[in-house]
Amino acid sequence: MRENALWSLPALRRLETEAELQGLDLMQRAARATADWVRQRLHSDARILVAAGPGNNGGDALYAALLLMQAGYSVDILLPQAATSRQSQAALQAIRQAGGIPLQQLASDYPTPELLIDGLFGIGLSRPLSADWAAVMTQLNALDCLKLALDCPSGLDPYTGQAQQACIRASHTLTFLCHKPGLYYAAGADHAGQIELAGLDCPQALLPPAEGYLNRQDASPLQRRRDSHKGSHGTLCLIGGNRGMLGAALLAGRAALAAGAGKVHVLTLDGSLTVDPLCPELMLQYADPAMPLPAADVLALGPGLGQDKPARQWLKRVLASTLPLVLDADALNLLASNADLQHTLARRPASTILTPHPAEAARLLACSSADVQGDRLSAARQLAERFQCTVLLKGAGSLIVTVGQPYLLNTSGGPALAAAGQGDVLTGLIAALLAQGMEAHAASSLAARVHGLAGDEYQQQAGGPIGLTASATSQRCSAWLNRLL
Ligand SMILES: NC(=O)C1=CN([C@@H]2O[C@H](COP(=O)(O)OP(=O)(O)OC[C@H]3O[C@@H](n4cnc5c(N)ncnc54)[C@H](OP(=O)(O)O)[C@@H]3O)[C@@H](O)[C@H]2O)[C@@H](O)CC1
Ligand SMILES: [K+]
Repeated sequence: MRENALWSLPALRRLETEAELQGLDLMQRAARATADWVRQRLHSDARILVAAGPGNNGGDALYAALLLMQAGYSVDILLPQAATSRQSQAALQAIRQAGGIPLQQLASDYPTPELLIDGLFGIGLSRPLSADWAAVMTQLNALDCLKLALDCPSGLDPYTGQAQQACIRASHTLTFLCHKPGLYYAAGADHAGQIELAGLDCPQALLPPAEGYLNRQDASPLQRRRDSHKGSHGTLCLIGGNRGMLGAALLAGRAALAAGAGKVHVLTLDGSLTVDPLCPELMLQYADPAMPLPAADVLALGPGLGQDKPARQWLKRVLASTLPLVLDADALNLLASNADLQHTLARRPASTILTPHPAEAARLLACSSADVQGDRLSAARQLAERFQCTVLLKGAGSLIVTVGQPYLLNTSGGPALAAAGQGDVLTGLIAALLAQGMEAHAASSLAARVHGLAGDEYQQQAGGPIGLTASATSQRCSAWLNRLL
């Protein structure tokens, strides 16, 4: 658990102060971890450029530079601005004593090194960068080499994932003490590269409580007794598939079967199909708003739902039910424009899961998608609070938030899943896991994880993210569920 913990920034700062009071030199440890990282990858005559900023992120980089010089590497140090923190000034002095002469700027024909170590700014970046700093970062980004960011890529807010206009685009990030969520989402997803944690052997007693974790939910709650039958694995009723969007409901239904739901009813507002020839196990029916609901353990509403009158009637009906419920797509859009139904949702006695993408979250919060992406965690928390439910905020670094539980940050998945119908698959997966008895937070987390793993696996096998269809994703999800049992 420790290695997956996510601490808030104030908690991290308190730890820093406490460690200093106790005489733990975390900067030296960060420098050693950096030097070890380099030694494991680069031969000792490699040329390395270490870019150090004025604060303690720069101090980490300077001490690492010293260790690498001592290990025989050819090290250039770029220090665009004088060191201001006490520890980085001490590091600079040690470098000078060892014969190192920092450069204030790089010549325009500076030869490309094998590695850039980015120690310009870490968690202390507190305001917009000047044009001079932006020019430095642009020059560093243009170097065609490995780029290791210390703690976080400089120019990135490691908590919100917002990048300043100039931001280091790292191939790798070695982050210290704990993971930071902004490395995984928004601009962080494209700037942090491969992320590794250096925990710095901080004593257990100093560690703050986690406010969240990287999502590592396994499938053990789905283990089956040999003496079981389809009725043991839950019945799901999925409603959607309006005219022109029938496929969305089918995709969700097929995914639910692939994720192990015992029986799946698919009620479509289109009604023109009575069987899915490619998946005859699904029980299809016209979603007449006047019909009684089939007996079910879980409801899901949204894939291909549309926003017409019958769609609204169904939203009202499912909100009034006492069954666990997943709401996606147009169910969320309808909810966004109806204060009464929002009120009903907040008072539901059973658990509800909302699975918005940033634009749907923005409609529910009456703000812009950019606002949601500007602080994803805060947006997901607001939704969970307001509607007293579980929220799965989709997008790179999906977040799973339930009031009163540590949030989970999903680290699997990537652009292979940015394709039509993948949201419908995710809805089907979550609903199937609920139907098999998992609680809302765990079901959402497991579904997000296996969906992401399916996307990663495809990308690796195909050599790139293009071409994974939603239809082809469900079987990969089954395989991952079985592996994680
Ligand atoms: N947490 C821990 O326990 C550990 C932390 N460690 C390391 O310390 C790092 C945090 O160090 P930090 O607090 O000194 O912040 P950092 O990122 O170096 O930046 C601050 C400097 O930048 C300046 N500055 C800010 N914005 C600016 C701007 N836009 N443009 C220009 N200047 C700007 C700011 O100036 P000021 O605001 O004071 O004027 C100050 O000089 C952390 O990321 C990790 O690497 C490790 O040693 C292990 C233990
Ligand atoms: K950095």
